[in-house]
Amino acid sequence: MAEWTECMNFGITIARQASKVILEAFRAKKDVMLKSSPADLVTETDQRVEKMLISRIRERYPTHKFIGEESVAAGEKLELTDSPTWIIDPIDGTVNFVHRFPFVAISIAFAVNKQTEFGIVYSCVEDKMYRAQRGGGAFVNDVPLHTSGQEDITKSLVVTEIGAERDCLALCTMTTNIMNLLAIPIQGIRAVGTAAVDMVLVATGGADAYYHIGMHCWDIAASALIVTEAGGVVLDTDGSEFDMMSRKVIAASSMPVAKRIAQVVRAFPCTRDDEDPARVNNGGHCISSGL
Ligand SMILES: Nc1ncnc2c1ncn2[C@@H]1O[C@H](CO)[C@@H](O)[C@H]1OP(=O)(O)O
Ligand SMILES: [Mg+2]
Ligand SMILES: [Mg+2]
Repeated sequence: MAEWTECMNFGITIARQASKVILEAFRAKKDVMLKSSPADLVTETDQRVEKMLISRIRERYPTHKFIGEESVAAGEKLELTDSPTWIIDPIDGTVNFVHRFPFVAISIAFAVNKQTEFGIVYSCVEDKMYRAQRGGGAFVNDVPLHTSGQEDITKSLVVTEIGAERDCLALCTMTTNIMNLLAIPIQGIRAVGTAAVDMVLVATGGADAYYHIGMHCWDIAASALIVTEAGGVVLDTDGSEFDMMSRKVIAASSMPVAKRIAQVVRAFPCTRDDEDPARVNNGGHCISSGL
């Protein structure tokens, strides 16, 4: 475990460097391109930041492998092997970034033998550096993180996302899930617009749970470790073991809250991240210039 500390520190350094590029572009006009749906956006900054992160890591660790959101969008194979692999989302919250809604993150996870060894989530506008190393606890700006420990769903604040899907089945499932949770009743529903930040909020105790269907491994691999290292639990939405490739996740302060959410939340069909060559899209075509 400790052998990967140097890699984690390097990841933190380059995440801070990459955030300068994001923050410079944040206020500027952006050319927005579409990926899988009218709400799945990408900008030149997403692509530039991913290239920058990967080239810096490759220079230093030439044998390491990568799963990067924008590389996969451009046609690269998404494959998690036993080799040391960096799983990268250069901008988590691209819709926020495009609209200047001030929550965007860089998410970097590092897996060896398919096990996440460390996770880094840098919420750039807030300047909050979240990190966890397997077995070493979770921190934000070097302050230890602990979940709320809440076990009662009726006292819980739950975070989710509407996501990028706009077909009837997905929309119906997502809104029914929200209604079923509100009817329990829970104390509230929130959405920040970045899966990585949503999830680390559970690690801080600011939210008691998070669930989401449709996101990808690069959105949640880092924050899943941060939640578990902060004392929380991470499951699939059906209550089974968490699988970063399944595109379904519940993160919670405690097992009773996670299991209660699993009882009411239904998933719409999503092809696994590691088994869908057809999911590879066009890498983005230009739809607008502005915002
Ligand atoms: N197809 C999809 N469905 C749901 N969420 C998705 C998604 N693709 C990406 N996300 C992620 O979910 C959150 C918004 O719903 C963001 O973190 C977004 O990541 P992104 O900004 O890196 O694309
Ligand atoms: Mg993302
Ligand atoms: Mg992204």
